[in-house]
Amino acid sequence: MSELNDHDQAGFGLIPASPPGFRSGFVGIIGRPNVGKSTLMNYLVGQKIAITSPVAQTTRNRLRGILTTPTAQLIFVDTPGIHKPHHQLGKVLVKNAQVAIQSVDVLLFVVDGSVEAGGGDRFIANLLTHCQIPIILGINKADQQPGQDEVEAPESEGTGDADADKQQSDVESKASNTKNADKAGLTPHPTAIRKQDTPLSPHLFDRSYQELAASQQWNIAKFSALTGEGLEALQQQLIQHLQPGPYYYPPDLVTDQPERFIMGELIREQVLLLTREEVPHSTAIGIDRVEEEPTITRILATIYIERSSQKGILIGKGGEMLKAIGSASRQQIQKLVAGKVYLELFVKVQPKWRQSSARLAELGYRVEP
Ligand SMILES: Nc1nc2c(ncn2[C@@H]2O[C@H](COP(=O)(O)OP(=O)(O)OP(=O)(O)O)[C@@H](O)[C@H]2O)c(=O)[nH]1
Repeated sequence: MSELNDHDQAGFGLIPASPPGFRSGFVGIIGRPNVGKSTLMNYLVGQKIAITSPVAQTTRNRLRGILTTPTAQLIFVDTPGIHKPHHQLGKVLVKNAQVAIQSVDVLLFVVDGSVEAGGGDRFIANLLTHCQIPIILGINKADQQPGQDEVEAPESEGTGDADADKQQSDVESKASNTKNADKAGLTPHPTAIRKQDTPLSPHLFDRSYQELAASQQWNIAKFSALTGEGLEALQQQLIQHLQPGPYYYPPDLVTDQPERFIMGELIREQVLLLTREEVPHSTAIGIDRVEEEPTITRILATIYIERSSQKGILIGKGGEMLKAIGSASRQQIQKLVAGKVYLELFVKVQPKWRQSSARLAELGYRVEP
């Protein structure tokens, strides 16, 4: 699949030749908002590159996460959750997701296994009806299915030694999962604690997804992007759908995104997590300056909002909210740059930025051709 552009190929000289039998390709991750697409990609690549939050439509840009194993390279293309567009930004999100569908080797359609299949899932299933590429229906949040505790074998059974074995296995699994991040000298994502990759029990809700998959003859995978259960099997399933191919990216790279973009996203994540509901969707972050000094990275960034009434919420009483956003963002960015960070945040009102395609592009939201 020809997914590389001139920019990607600029680093081609650094990419080693792939060993015999090596497989590679692009995996599109698609699904309703909030089903856990970004959490899944972060876990698979072993590094927090996509922001996640309980607020739907957190992901705005197409984002690539790269997982390189000894036998394969998978390039995950995270897409914004598909929903009915309400304004210009919504249209950009849906359009980008549709483009992603057309340019990957295999599609992973992620659904939320803690609830039954709904209208949103069927809307996406319909979009995929005439899709020519292989599709896997990924049932996520297996850890959160109601009654899961009763279905699974109790973990406390067995001897102390068995528990010790499990802990050892957890440690080993975690180590293998974070290998990519370690190679890149980056701190692994905090949720990168993998449980034993035991087969997951079927659940009542799974039937609604089985019906959805059967009608389109899709394969199913069940997992938890939060605990890592089932992800080893998912990885293998995805690799089986890839063709023999080269390294598209250097083996130690975990994302194609520039560091500045991820810095902005880490700040936006804290705005989503810490402010009231009316602010998040009208927020964009501009990274104005990054100065790397020997012992510290100094960053100046601006939070753009649409209405002046939102400014008060973002700044908070006596500047407390902005301080909290700054402090939490700084801690996240420190993990990204693996060093000390000084972060200065400004808030600016930029009316109707979501309606303007030009302004969206300026703020880094790519409108795919
Ligand atoms: N219990 C549980 N929660 C999960 C799991 N995966 C994701 N979540 C939670 O679900 C919420 C949404 O996760 P995201 O990864 O942001 O979802 P998304 O599909 O990327 O969302 P959009 O960007 O809106 O499309 C977050 O609060 C996650 O912590 C899982 O396997 N189990």
